[in-house]
Amino acid sequence: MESEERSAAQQVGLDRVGVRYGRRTALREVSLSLGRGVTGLLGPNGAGKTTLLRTLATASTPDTGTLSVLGLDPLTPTGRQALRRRLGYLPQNPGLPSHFTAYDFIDYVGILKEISDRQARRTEARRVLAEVGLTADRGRRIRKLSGGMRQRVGLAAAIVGDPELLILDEPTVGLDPEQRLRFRELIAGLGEGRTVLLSTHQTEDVAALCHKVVVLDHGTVRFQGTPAELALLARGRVWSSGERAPGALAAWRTGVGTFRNIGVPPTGASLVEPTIEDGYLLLLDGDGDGDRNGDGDGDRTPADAA
Ligand SMILES: Nc1ncnc2c1ncn2[C@@H]1O[C@H](COP(=O)(O)OP(=O)(O)OP(=O)(O)O)[C@@H](O)[C@H]1O
Repeated sequence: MESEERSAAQQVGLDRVGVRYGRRTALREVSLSLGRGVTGLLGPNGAGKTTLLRTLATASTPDTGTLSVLGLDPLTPTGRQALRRRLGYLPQNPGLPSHFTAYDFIDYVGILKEISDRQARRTEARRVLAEVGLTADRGRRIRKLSGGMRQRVGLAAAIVGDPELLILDEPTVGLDPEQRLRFRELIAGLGEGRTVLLSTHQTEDVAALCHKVVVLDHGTVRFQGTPAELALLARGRVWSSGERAPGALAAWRTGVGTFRNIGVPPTGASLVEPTIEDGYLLLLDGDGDGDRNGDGDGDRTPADAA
């Protein structure tokens, strides 16, 4: 019973949450339920991902709807304050103080997170810096670190105090493939025993580390389920051929010179197993116009979607 209560308290629930910026609707009646583990948030530019993460991180207040986060109501002052002590948030552009060393910055974050005992703060700073692999570089000024290392400083700041809920806004953006791999490993480890929500444009991130995926588009939830279920949406709809299919919802040339077409079987094409990216593209172009970016050519590529 106790563990059931604990697992219920770990959950994040949104019920018909709406956010507007003036006349622009960023989130429209968003209802979601998230449990422990890593959930990926996919969606094209402007879909509302950052707005959703900011709302959960208590950085902005919704105009409509209700939320329950770790059993707390962030729309009340007491709930919001209690929640802030239990969550970690890595914003898209964290704006790290470049003249601080990595260690001094994390120590400062420890003060903000109310770790008032100096020794405890020191232990925690060392722990989180070790967790992100920055022990050797902790004395270097942030401005002298590489982009990937700065991302790791941001992640270290987010995990100070061992938060139960971790909200990460595009944590793998700008990382080289090796660093991305390392980051994925880190995030997967952090997802064991806590709730992690991360937004990303990389369907590979979702495939590699998420147990659940949510697709947002125009402020609306278009899909929530497992990554395998997202891929299954495209089963029987992905074709490999020697030429681009004129009527395809999305089509692109692969590294081996063939074309991957989603939606319509071109002549002489063979059916292939769908990936998460195929499911995602099909979902977003399910209306069949195949030309969401409005350029008139109707042949979307994965890069268009991202
Ligand atoms: N401060 C703001 N003022 C006005 N409009 C905003 C503001 N922030 C976001 N928007 C608008 O709200 C919508 C959702 O934006 P949001 O940043 O949440 O999307 P996103 O999915 O995170 O996009 P991206 O992938 O480009 O980061 C967009 O139409 C955006 O232009």
